Amino acid sequence: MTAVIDFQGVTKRHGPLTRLDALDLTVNQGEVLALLGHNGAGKTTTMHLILGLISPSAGRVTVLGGAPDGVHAATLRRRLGYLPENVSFYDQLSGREVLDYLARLKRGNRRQVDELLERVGLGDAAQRRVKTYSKGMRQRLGLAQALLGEPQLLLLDEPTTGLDPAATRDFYDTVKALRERGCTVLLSSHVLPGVEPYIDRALILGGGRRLALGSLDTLRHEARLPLTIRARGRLVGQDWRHGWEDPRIEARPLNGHELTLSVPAEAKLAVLRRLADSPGVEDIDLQPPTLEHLYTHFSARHAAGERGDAP
Ligand SMILES: Nc1ncnc2c1ncn2[C@@H]1O[C@H](COP(=O)(O)OP(=O)(O)OP(=O)(O)O)[C@@H](O)[C@H]1O
Repeated sequence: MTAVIDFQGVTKRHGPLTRLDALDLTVNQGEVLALLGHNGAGKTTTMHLILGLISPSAGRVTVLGGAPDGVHAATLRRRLGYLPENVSFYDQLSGREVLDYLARLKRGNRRQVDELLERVGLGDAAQRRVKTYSKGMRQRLGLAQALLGEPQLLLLDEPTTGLDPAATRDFYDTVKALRERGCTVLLSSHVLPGVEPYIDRALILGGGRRLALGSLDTLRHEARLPLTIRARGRLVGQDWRHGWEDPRIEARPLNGHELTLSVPAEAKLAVLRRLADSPGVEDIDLQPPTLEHLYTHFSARHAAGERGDAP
C-alpha cells in the first residue's frame, strides 16, 4: 500500500501551547479518514501541516512522498484539494465565474469547470451570483473548487456544517465516488451522524493528542462499550429487570411492548437466547455502539484524565 500521508512524532507548538502532540499517523491511498475532535482538538492544525501552511516544531510530515513545506511545496499543492472550514467567495460573481477564476489560479483545466458544477449539483445555478446561494450551495461550490485539477488528496474541514440531511448524503456520495477513483480523503467533523458508511477509519483527537485511531470495528473492540438490544412483542408477565446472569445488563421495559437492554459484548448470546426462548418476543434488534458513542467515550475518557478523575 502507498502511504499518501505520513506523520512521525509530529508536534506543533505555539509559544507555551501545544497544538499537536507527537502524532503518528499513516494514511494510505484511497482511504477515507475521519478526523474527529472537540473544538481546539487539533484537526485544523493537522490539515494545515499536511498543506504545508505551517511547519512542525518536531517530527516529520511527508505528503505524497515529499515534505509539504519544502522545495516541492508548489508542485505538491497542485495534487491537493482543500475545502476550508469557513469557505467564502466573491459574492458578486456567478458560481461559474468563481470556479473559472480559481481554475486559472490553480492552472487547472478550465473545461473542467462546467463538469464540476454538474458533479456537485450546481449545473442549474452556475449563472447565478454566489450572493444568492444558500449555505448548502456555497458548500457545494467549495467542494467543486477543491476538486479542480483532479487532486489525489482531498482535505475537507467540517464539510457538512450547515447542510441539511439530503445535502449531507449527496455530499458523502461524492466522497464515495472520489474514493472509488483512488482519491484519498481526510474529512474533519463534529457532525457524525451519517458519516459511518463512508469512512475507512477514524482518528479521534483531544487536546492535540491521538486518543484513538482505527476502523469502526477496531474502535468498538478497544472501547468495549455495551451494545443495545431491543425486543418488541407482548412483553407483559415477565420481570425483565431481573434474572439476568450478568449484573452489568440493564433492562428498561417500556409499556409492555418494548424492551431496551444495555448488554456487554460477552453477554450478548445469553441475552439473545433468553429473548428468543420467551414466547411473547416477536422481534429483536441489535445495535452495536455508533461512531458517535465511540467518539463520546474516548473524548470523555480523555477529559476525565485531564481532570485527574479517570477510573
Ligand atoms: N494560529 C494560531 N495561533 C495560536 N494558536 C492556535 C492557532 N490556531 C489554532 N491554535 C490553537 O491550537 C489548538 C488546536 O486548534 P485547531 O484549530 O487545530 O483545533 P480544531 O480541532 O480544528 O478546532 P475547531 O473544531 O474549533 O476548528 C487550539 O488550542 C487553538 O486555540
